[in-house]
Amino acid sequence: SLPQRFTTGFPFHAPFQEKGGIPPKQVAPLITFVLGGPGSGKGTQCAKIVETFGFKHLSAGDLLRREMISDSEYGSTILDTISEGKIVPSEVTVKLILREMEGSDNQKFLIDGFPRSEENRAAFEQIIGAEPRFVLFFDCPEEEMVKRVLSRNEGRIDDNIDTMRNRLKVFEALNLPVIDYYSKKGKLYRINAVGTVDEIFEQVRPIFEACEHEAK
Ligand SMILES: Nc1ncnc2c1ncn2[C@@H]1O[C@H](COP(=O)(O)OP(=O)(O)OP(=O)(O)O)[C@@H](O)[C@H]1O
Ligand SMILES: Nc1ccn([C@@H]2O[C@H](COP(=O)(O)O)[C@@H](O)[C@H]2O)c(=O)n1
Ligand SMILES: [Mg+2]
Repeated sequence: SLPQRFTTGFPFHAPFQEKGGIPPKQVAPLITFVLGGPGSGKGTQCAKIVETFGFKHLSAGDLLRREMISDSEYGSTILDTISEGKIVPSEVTVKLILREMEGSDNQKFLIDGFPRSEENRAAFEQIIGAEPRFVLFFDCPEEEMVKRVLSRNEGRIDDNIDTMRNRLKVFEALNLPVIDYYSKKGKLYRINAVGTVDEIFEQVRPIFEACEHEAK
């Protein structure tokens, strides 16, 4: 079962409340999920969104990789799962996301590469008790994703043709239904992920500008 600190749900009190003083107002966080196939450019665009709109970027894959190389009880499960291009149990991933959210002063979160499955989505809603304001979907043809992943040079264990084939199958079988779910809820923004990084960001920018405008 989850440790006590992960069962609090949202909205939670920020960590500084533990230090005493006036309790802060409980503010519902602004959550954006960033979806798309492997190599569609999620991380690249998230960096630009952070720079321009000041969100906290939480890449589920990065959190899992960090956990994998730490002295974690989940290390070998994560290593095996990522090597096969499969999905790590949701409880593990949501716990890592929640830890980061609880430890952040920022209330605007870009959650990249999550939810990857209906199970991920349900676990997030159940454990964190929040829903995304909107969801970005970077729509990219398979051959372009393969080309980008195989020329990425970051030493990732899953950036090889065999694992990439599995990741694409998993994306189609488990992630597309989640994308479809948010589309039906009217929360999905589909972005054409082919073009230069700047061209793609010009599709993303107005979505966040409108969101900032709404908040005023
Ligand atoms: N518009 C683009 N055109 C060409 N290459 C791109 C573009 N955007 C990103 N890339 C490159 O493609 C590779 C994959 O991009 P990125 O890491 O952002 O994808 P991702 O969706 O986060 O992938 P993953 O799901 O595997 O983490 C990187 O090497 C990146 O520099
Ligand atoms: N919600 C998630 C996200 C990722 N994984 C695993 O990590 C791999 C790499 O993820 P990237 O987003 O960095 O491409 C992915 O293939 C999965 O094995 C996960 O299990 N659950
Ligand atoms: Mg990424």
